[in-house]
Amino acid sequence: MGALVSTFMRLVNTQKHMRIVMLGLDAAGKTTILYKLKLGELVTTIPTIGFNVEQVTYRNLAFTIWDVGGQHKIRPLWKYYFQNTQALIYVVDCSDVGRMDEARDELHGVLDDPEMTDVKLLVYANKQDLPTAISPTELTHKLNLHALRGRDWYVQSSNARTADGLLEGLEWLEGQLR
Ligand SMILES: Nc1nc2c(ncn2[C@@H]2O[C@H](COP(=O)(O)OP(=O)(O)OP(=O)(O)O)[C@@H](O)[C@H]2O)c(=O)[nH]1
Ligand SMILES: [Mg+2]
Repeated sequence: MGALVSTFMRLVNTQKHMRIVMLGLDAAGKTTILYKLKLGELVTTIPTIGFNVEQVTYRNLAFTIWDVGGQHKIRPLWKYYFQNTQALIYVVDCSDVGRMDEARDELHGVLDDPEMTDVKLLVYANKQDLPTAISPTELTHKLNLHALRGRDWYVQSSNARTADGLLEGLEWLEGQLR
């Protein structure tokens, strides 16, 4: 019994935690991603007013993911989620080509915040199933990611409706904590 308890305690103690904030313009696919990761199901979403938060376990890592609503009028609230964040997941609807400049400016605004200096950046180049979607490489260019200095970042192509690419993104984040 004692051995069992100590094995259990060792497992508990070795589990690492990562606090993640997930941002992006409205309808990028954030809530769809959160629940696909959490439940493995495609949920019907409505625009998020406020936030959703869930814990997702991947390998030996417990990710606490804060999914914050992206509508224009509530973006000033994003900054209240920055404290103690280790990673930012930024979700982009790659078929929404008319809003790439807006997506870029909002992202750089977030990264410029002093609380976000050390956060890892994972970008989901989402909605890759749609015919007009731009590629992850094109998105990297549109978001001007090569201009980032002293920042670990990664762009992962995804389709939140099928979960394609979602775990690969978490895998990169997990590698960043090792
Ligand atoms: N085709 C396609 N549709 C997607 C994908 N990801 C999300 N969607 C759809 O896009 C719409 C918006 O998704 P949400 O997850 O609600 O978007 P959100 O980023 O949470 O939006 P806000 O809460 O307003 O910030 C929904 O109809 C989703 O089903 C994807 O990869 N491909
Ligand atoms: Mg949402």
